[in-house]
Formats: sequence, structure tokens, C-alpha cells
Amino acid sequence: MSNIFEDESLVGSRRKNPIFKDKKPLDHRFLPDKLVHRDEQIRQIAKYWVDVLDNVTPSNVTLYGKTGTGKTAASKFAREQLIEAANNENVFVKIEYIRCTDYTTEYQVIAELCNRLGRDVPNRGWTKAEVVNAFRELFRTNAFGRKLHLIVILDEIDILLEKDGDGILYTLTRTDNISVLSISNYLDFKNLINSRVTSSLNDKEIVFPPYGANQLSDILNERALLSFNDGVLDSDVIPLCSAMAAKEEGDARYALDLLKNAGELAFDEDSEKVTSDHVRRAKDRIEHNKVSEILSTLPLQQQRLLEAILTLTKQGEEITSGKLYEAYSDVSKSDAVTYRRIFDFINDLELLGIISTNTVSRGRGKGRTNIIKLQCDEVLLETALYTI
Ligand SMILES: Nc1ncnc2c1ncn2[C@@H]1O[C@H](COP(=O)(O)OP(=O)(O)OP(=O)(O)O)[C@@H](O)[C@H]1O
Repeated sequence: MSNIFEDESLVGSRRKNPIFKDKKPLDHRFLPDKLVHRDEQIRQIAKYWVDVLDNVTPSNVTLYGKTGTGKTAASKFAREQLIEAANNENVFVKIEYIRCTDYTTEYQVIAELCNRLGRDVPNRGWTKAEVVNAFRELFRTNAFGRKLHLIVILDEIDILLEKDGDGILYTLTRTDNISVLSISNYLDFKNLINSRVTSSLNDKEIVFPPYGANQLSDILNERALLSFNDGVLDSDVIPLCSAMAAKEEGDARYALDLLKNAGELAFDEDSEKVTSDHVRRAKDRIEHNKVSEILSTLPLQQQRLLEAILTLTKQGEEITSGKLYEAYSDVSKSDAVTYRRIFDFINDLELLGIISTNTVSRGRGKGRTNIIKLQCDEVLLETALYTI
């Protein structure tokens, strides 16, 4: 059989893509040369970090803001600039970026930092104290031959704090020559931290507000110039992506996803232009992928519970827990779990944002009832449920 990658249709599409010039700039990990509308925040980070150029350990900083507001991009941007300035001034600085979804415990973060600094530490097997000692030793013994300043960026820190407590911040902020830049989605992130640690965080906080539609348009215009061939975007495409993303809490990542998916749909359909219709369908496609992704990770019984919720919703019924249990037992038959377990499942599905629950009072003496509602599109859910 001939090689599928050499198939005429694929070779053709690689050589000349009528829509995209280069898709990379639409990828989440792409770091653009300039971050429009984030000058102020980058300047603030620089104001704290600049101390390091005078050999002074910078203050710890916390960045707050909802998802897709440019926190990661701004901190990586500041990192690049500081590394360049430090090289020019011959100051020894390392800035290590750690995504706490990948390293979810203090042990893992410290071991990873040791490894990046050239001290081999196993990913498991040692005690936490041993790993912390090995790490501190690097700074105590001047292992690098000259004074190293380490700035640790802890992105999505909430995940680590929830899972493993605030020991990581304690360890890092109590080691000489280290400063931490924490990135959090929640303004109340300090509630997860003990006061012994908050005191060393020094309250240097930078807020990233959600982007408005016009700001999102500026961001998309910059990326579109790099990614799309001239003239392929209809004039209403970027304004529409921006307006839709502004509604989704000003999330630049979502705006970029809409634009990229709209372009891919246009390409798949051999269209010469990307239109607002592609954007609308891109929105459905993204939601569909999101729902499918969530569903594919759900245990079977929870999927069955969702099937039951879907059936009742389609029948136009008000869904109480009692009614739901009956419908669920019909779907699950002999392997149905107990009525009590259903409440855990309902809780989990609510946390995932697929359903919502609302407790209503039925009037005097009649007690209270839980009303369950679907929070995602019925058709999307149905397709996703029956295709996984
Ligand atoms: N001002 C901007 N200019 C250009 N691109 C931007 C800007 N702000 C965000 N982006 C882009 O939007 C995407 C999401 O941004 P980023 O990852 O920095 O958000 P975040 O606030 O860290 O989100 P999360 O909390 O979900 O991690 C990235 O691809 C980033 O490059």
C-alpha cells in the first residue's frame, strides 16, 4: 500500500493552504512579540523584578484574573525580557516556569526544580524533607560558583494548594535568593494559605481584568495577520469572535479558539473565505468537543444518570431527585447504584457545570425538593452520549 502521508490530497493541502498562512500563532502556547492591552501589568511585574538586576531578591508577586486574561502570557513575556536584561548586565538569574497541573505536590515541584538546576532527585521515593534539603543545599553551598537568583513562576497554583496545602510557598519563600510569582484564577486564593505564609507574600498583587470586545479584536487582529492569508477573513469574523468571547468572561483563549476553528471549518469545506457562519459553527464545535471530553472521562453510572436527565428534559418534566432515580433505574436496570449514591453523582455533575440544582420549598409541611436542570445543549449532549 502506498504511504497515506504521500496521498495527493494531503500533499496538495500541505503545499498550499488557501486559508492559513501559518497556524502556529493561533496555538495557546504561542507567545506573541507584543501583548496588547497588558503594558500596565507587564510594567508592574518588571517594577518588582527589576531589583534582581541590583542583586537583590525581588518581592513575591501574585497575579489574579479569570481564565484567558493573559496572566501566563504576561509572566512569560516579562521572563524573556528579564533574562535578556540579566544577560546584558551579567547577573545570574534563572526563571523557572512550573504549571501546577503537571506538578501537583510540593515534592514534585521541588524535585523538578532540583532537576532543572542540575541536581538529580528521583520523582518519588525520597521523603519530602530530603528533597527540600537537597534543594536548599544548592543555595547554601553556593553550588553554582556564584550567587544565583531564582524566580519560580507557579501557574495555576490553586490546584497545588488545594491538593497539597501551602507547604510549597513556605519552602520557597523561606529559602534565600528565591522569589515566587504565583498565578491564580481566584481573588480569594489567600484563603487557601496559612497566615505564616501570607506574611511573606508581601501583598504584591496584580489584577488582570477580563478583556472587552474591542480589546479582544485588537488581540485577534494581531494574530490574524500572522496566521491567515490576506483577504480570507470576512470583515465581520473578528468582531463576532470578539463579541462572543467577551460574553464568555473576556477570555482571549476562547476568542483564539473560535477564530482557529472557524478557519479550519472553512478549509475543510474548501471555502475561499472564512465567514460569520463558520464562526457560529465553530462555537458549536468547541462546545461539542468540550462536552465530549468531559463525558469521556465520566464513569459509566454517571453517564447513565445523564442519559436519564436528558430523557426527562426532553419529556419536558420537572426533574426531582426521586423522579430522576426512577428514570435512572430504568436505564441502568440491575447494576443501578443506591439512591444515596445518586446525590454524589449529582454533585459531581454540577461541579463539572453540566447540570445545576436548585432547592425549592413546596410550601408549609411539604418539605423541600431538589430540582435538577441540564446546563448544556440537549442536542450536543445527546450526540456526545451516543458517540463515546
Ligand atoms: N494581550 C494579549 N495579546 C496577545 N495575546 C494574548 C493576550 N492576552 C492573552 N493572549 C493569548 O490568549 C491565550 C490565553 O492567555 P493566557 O494563557 O496568558 O491566559 P491566562 O490568564 O494565563 O489563563 P488561565 O488562567 O486559563 O491559564 C494565550 O494564547 C495568549 O497568548
